[in-house]
Amino acid sequence: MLDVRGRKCVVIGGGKVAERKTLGLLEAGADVAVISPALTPVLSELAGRSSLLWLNRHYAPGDTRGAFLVYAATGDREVNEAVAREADALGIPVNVGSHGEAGSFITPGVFRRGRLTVAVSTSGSGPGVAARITKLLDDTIGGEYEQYLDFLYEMRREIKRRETSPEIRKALLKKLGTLEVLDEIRAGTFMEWGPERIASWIAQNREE
Ligand SMILES: C[C@@]1(CC(=O)O)c2cc3[nH]c(cc4nc(cc5[nH]c(cc(n2)[C@H]1CCC(=O)O)[C@@](C)(CC(=O)O)[C@@H]5CCC(=O)O)C(CC(=O)O)=C4CCC(=O)O)c(CCC(=O)O)c3CC(=O)O
Ligand SMILES: NC(=O)C1=CN([C@@H]2O[C@H](COP(=O)(O)OP(=O)(O)OC[C@H]3O[C@@H](n4cnc5c(N)ncnc54)[C@H](O)[C@@H]3O)[C@@H](O)[C@H]2O)C=CC1
Repeated sequence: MLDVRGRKCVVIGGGKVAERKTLGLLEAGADVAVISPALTPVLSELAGRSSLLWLNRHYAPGDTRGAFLVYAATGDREVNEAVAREADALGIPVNVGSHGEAGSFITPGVFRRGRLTVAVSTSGSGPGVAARITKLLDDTIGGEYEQYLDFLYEMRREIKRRETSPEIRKALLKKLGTLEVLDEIRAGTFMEWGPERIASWIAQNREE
């Protein structure tokens, strides 16, 4: 769960795998440089719109310098290994698409619902299974969680803003987790809490 907004991430290779990793990075707000003598049509279009920086050439030693994350996604194992060795030596986390174990991190399947993120990994044993489980979550976890987490976000923010005592804060946050809001959302009876209701809930529960 890294915040990559505005961080320089380097993808070596411009095929299908590089495309998938790049789209994930761009969605997360990273500054992406793709180094490859060829690009997929999707990557090519993004380069044309300056959504990413394209270096139209093969990988050269030194390309990973200054990166926050590196993705070795060429179809050539040896090149990917050289990229991984360089990134490792520079202390930069590196993902290797051709044989995951050669890198220092792997990309999980990701399921998102509003503020909820679930990452699914099979530790490299079955990427297709990771994708299937992600899809399963998509079918079973409904929009009620998005609304519920928006509610929790607001409440936590208010509790932290209004309450300075660590003990009371902790008790309130714990109590927050026991509210049956999710059930109310599911039943369609939940009404958004306005500032007054929030303030009175905090006042009432801080005394208990
Ligand atoms: C180790 C890892 C390293 C990494 O890339 O980070 C890795 C490695 C390899 N993948 C291979 C094959 C496929 N990978 C996919 C799909 C995904 N692969 C992803 C992750 C990972 N793949 C990491 C482990 C994650 C984990 O399990 O924890 C996902 C989840 C996330 C993402 O890529 O963003 C994304 C699904 C996204 C989604 O749809 O939700 C498909 C299906 C497809 O393309 O549609 C196929 C073909 C079918 C098949 O083989 O199952 C091969 C064999 C290459 C060969 O020999 O031909 C290797 C090489 C090796 O085995 O190491
Ligand atoms: N991790 C994953 O999820 C998956 C991994 N793979 C594996 O990942 C690798 C890449 O797969 P694809 O993207 O489908 O391959 P691809 O053949 O479509 O793309 C390879 C890309 O690397 C570029 N390239 C080749 N040599 C280069 C160099 N020296 N420097 C920079 N770029 C270079 C090529 O121009 C091309 O754009 C393969 O080894 C494949 O077996 C395959 C499917 C899924």
